Formats: sequence, C-alpha cells, structure tokens
Amino acid sequence: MIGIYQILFLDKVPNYSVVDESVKLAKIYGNKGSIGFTNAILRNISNSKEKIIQSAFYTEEIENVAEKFSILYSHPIEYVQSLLKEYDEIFVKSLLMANNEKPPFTIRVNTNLIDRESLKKDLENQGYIVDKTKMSEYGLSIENPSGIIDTKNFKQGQFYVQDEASILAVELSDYKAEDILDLCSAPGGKSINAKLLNPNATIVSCDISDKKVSLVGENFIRLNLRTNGIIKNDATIYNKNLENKFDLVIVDAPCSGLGLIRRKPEIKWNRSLENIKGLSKIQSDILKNAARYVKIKGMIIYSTCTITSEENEDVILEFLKENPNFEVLKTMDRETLKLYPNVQGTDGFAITRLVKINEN
Ligand SMILES: C[S@@+](CC[C@H](N)C(=O)[O-])C[C@H]1O[C@@H](n2cnc3c(N)ncnc32)[C@H](O)[C@@H]1O
Repeated sequence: MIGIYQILFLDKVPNYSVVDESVKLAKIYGNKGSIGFTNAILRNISNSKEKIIQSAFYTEEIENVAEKFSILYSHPIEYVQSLLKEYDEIFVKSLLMANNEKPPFTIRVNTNLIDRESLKKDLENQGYIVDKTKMSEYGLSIENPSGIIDTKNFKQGQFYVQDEASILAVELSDYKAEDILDLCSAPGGKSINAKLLNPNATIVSCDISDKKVSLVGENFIRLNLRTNGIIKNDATIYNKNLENKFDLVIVDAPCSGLGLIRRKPEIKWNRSLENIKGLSKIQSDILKNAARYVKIKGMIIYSTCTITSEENEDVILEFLKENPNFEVLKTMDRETLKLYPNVQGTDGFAITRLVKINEN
C-alpha cells in the first residue's frame, strides 16, 4: 500500500526504487509468493499510472453506471452489470462498498460441549471481544480473533469457525432429521451444524476427493462428533447406494463464491460468465441426484455462497420443472432467502428449502 501511494501520489522517489524497496520489504515480512506479487502489482501500477489517476479522479464524467461502479469500487464490469440487472443502483453501490470491507469473524459454538453464554464468557476472560450473532442462536462474533485457534477452547473442539450465513443455512432448515446426507461437505461446516442440531440423527458426509474428505474427518474428530460415514463421492454421478435413504439432504453446492469477495477478493477477478454457466450445470446435476436420495416428506437444503440468480433461482426453477414432486418451502418468507454483506453483514449467501411431496 505504501508503494502504491508513493507511485501514485509522491514525486521524490523514482518508481523503480519504490518497486525495489517494496520488494525488499516483502522479502523480509512476506512469504515467497508475496515477493513476486508485490513486484508484479507495483510494476503494473507504475506502467499504468496515468490511466489509473485519470479513471480514479474523473469517474463523475462516466455516464455508464456499471462502468463507473466498476472503477470506483474495483469490481469487474460484467459482475456489476449482472448485479444491476437484479438490484437497483443504490443497493448495488452499497453491496460493492461492503465487498471492500473487512468481514466479521464468527464461530459456531459446539453446543454438545459448551453453551454459547459460557463460551462467550470464557473467551472474554482471555481478552477476546465477543458478541452473540444477531440471527443465529449458536454463533459468536469475535472482534479481535488473532490467536483464537491456539486457545484451549479451539483445541478442545468447543467451536468451529464459520460465517453466520453458513450457520443459518442449516439452522433455518427447521427440520428434525433422522438420517442426514451432506453431498458437498468439505471442510464440514454444514455437516457439523446438522449433527449438532440433530444429535441422534445418522449423518453421512461426502465430497469429491480424498483430501477434502479427510478434512471433514479431522473436523468431526476435533469437535468430538460421531459420524456414520465420510465418503469420497462425485455428487454429479448417481450413486445407487444412497437412494431413498435420507430425510435431510444438504447440497451446499460448488459455486462461484461471489458472496465471499470480502474474504477472497481475488474471486471477483477469476470468475467469468462461462465459469458460472459450467457451475450451474454441476449444481443442477447434483440437485437432480439429491432428489433421488431424499425420502418422501424429506427436505433438500440447496445453498450457495453467491447471490445472483444463475446459481440459485434459475437452478431451482429448472429443478422444479423436472421434479414436479418437489415444492419450495419458504425460508423467512422467501422462496430463496438471500443474505448480503451490506444488509445482514454476513457473507453473500442463498438458501432454498425443497420438500419432496411424493415419489413422482
Ligand atoms: C461450498 S463448498 C462446501 C462447504 C461445506 N458444505 C461446509 O459447510 O464446510 C463446496 C464443496 O463441493 C465440493 N465439490 C465440488 N464438486 C463436487 C462434486 N462433483 N461432488 C461432490 N463434491 C463436490 C468441493 O470440494 C467443496 O468442498
């Protein structure tokens, strides 16, 4: 940041020296990756200095809203355009601004081991500034989380780090399950939450690779939770062994992750409309299989950490066309409940509940 400021606003030090000195600092304070990163960013900024200054200071002359917001709030124009198709300008502006803010740090209390009030007090006694999450009954937000995973509380499995929206995805299902299947479970957040809410239920958690599956296992062990199976399974391929066995199926689908821009700002530059089309196909395939794993009267929770319709409402509409034996159960009065960084302060997130009415 200091280097960028020097290049854009100060004249005394030549740009090549700014790059050189910043790279030296990155060598001392950063890791291997940050050296190349610092070098590339500063060289690029130095080469485009005039263009950057022009665009930053003359945005009021830009009439096209998408272009203006894209420059002012540093988001790809295609993403801003797609948001403007679904939301008004005031909303889009506040969402883009919120995407540039620091996200909250929240945890899901392992209520099998400790209640929320006791964990809050214990963490406060260790110097943490802790608040109860506003929407979830099981979350705590921590203002100064540095060192939190070194606490005895973490090591003893008294909590799991999870955004409030993610906690709510299962909490708001409001469904007492007996047999739970989580099709895209790694690293285990929704499975853990589902097991905590349904302590006597069986739970099978799946993901696509051994590495992912082992993460779920590690988290179940740390939280001292029982599982009935953590298995490698490609959810896009139909698995006969899972047929008609579960009353709650969680599809926390692989998605563009555009609701997580505050946590992973690079996401916004790595996603294209083509990517998103590919993801909607995967989401539809997974949902189609989930429909055959859930029992009659059972529920599918479909969630994504992105808020645009391509990966949410459109996928659900297509699903309902092909599966008229399902219907949407509204969540807080919404067919698809969306949570936003600029409204609820959570990650951008979408939750839809689908209930199987009959077999066909
Ligand atoms: C949004 S993440 C799941 C987060 C998890 N539910 C939690 O709460 O911790 C999506 C997951 O889908 C998995 N995934 C991607 N493609 C998959 C597939 N074809 N079958 C099963 N899982 C898949 C990814 O490995 C990733 O772990």
